[in-house]
Amino acid sequence: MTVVAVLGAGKIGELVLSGLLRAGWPASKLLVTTRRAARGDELRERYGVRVVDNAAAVAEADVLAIAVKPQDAGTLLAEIGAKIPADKLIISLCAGLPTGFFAARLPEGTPVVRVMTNTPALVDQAMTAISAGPHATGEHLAVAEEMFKPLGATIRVPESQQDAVTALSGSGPAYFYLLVEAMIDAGILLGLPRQVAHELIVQTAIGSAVMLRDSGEHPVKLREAVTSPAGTTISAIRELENHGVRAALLAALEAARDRAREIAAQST
Ligand SMILES: NC(=O)C1=CN([C@@H]2O[C@H](COP(=O)(O)OP(=O)(O)OC[C@H]3O[C@@H](n4cnc5c(N)ncnc54)[C@H](OP(=O)(O)O)[C@@H]3O)[C@@H](O)[C@H]2O)C=CC1
Ligand SMILES: O=C(O)[C@@H]1CCC=N1
Repeated sequence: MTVVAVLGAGKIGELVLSGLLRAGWPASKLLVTTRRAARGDELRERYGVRVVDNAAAVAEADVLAIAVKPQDAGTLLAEIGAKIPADKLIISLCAGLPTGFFAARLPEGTPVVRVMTNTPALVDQAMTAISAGPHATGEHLAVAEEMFKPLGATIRVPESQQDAVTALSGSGPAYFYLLVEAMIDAGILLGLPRQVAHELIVQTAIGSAVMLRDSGEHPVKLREAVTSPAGTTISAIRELENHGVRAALLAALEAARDRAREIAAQST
């Protein structure tokens, strides 16, 4: 069975690791690397996986999942890039970094797949977008899918779309959490106890998300069904539109996409 090493097991590395274990990937086929020994101890105790150094991971694993911050990828690749045999599969989880960044630091012919997942992987509800980079075949994409399918939904996209994907689904959970946080605060403004406001909004978010997924209806239809003539909802929507919520979202996601591009530009 494929041996996977997660290089740089921070938040995303840990959620990949824990997801693979939940999906039945044997701990004996998983390796992790960390920068700090204490972090390694934590992961070893929590998951029973082997914590090794980056060189040992390169030697032992078939798949190297790179989960360091984009800004740390250059240092990691300077350490191990040239030593990676070209039959290993590199899966980059790094926002912004194009696969060409890795290819330039790896032996010629090494396959690279770029993946953008998100934190709902922790509850097996991730959205993971997978792209073939240099030398990546259908088989390599299938390996990435095998790893990420148990963590939620997967989609294949051309790499040229990955910065936009990062802006939408990679960062997306943060926008929803911000919205929920603000709506709970609105409940406080309206005099509700925080716990009550929290319960109302979280369940409303879950119900709305399940309807979006399962009803097959366009979000406009679902919103119209809530919006009664001369009712409460349209009064709120007028305020949202007055405050430019739609334009703010367009600008915000464009800024996230631009930041991904900037990360790439700063890394070359
Ligand atoms: N957070 C998110 O929601 C998402 C993040 N991503 C991407 O995932 C990647 C990881 O992000 P995230 O998990 O949030 O970041 P974290 O900082 O939590 O994780 C990165 C980990 O890599 C470790 N590390 C750094 N350099 C090395 C090295 N040379 N050898 C071994 N370990 C190393 C860091 O160690 P130390 O603890 O010492 O800093 C840290 O624990 C990023 O590239 C990000 O763009 C993608 C999608 C979503
Ligand atoms: O904020 C970030 O850069 C990372 C990438 C997508 C989500 N978090």
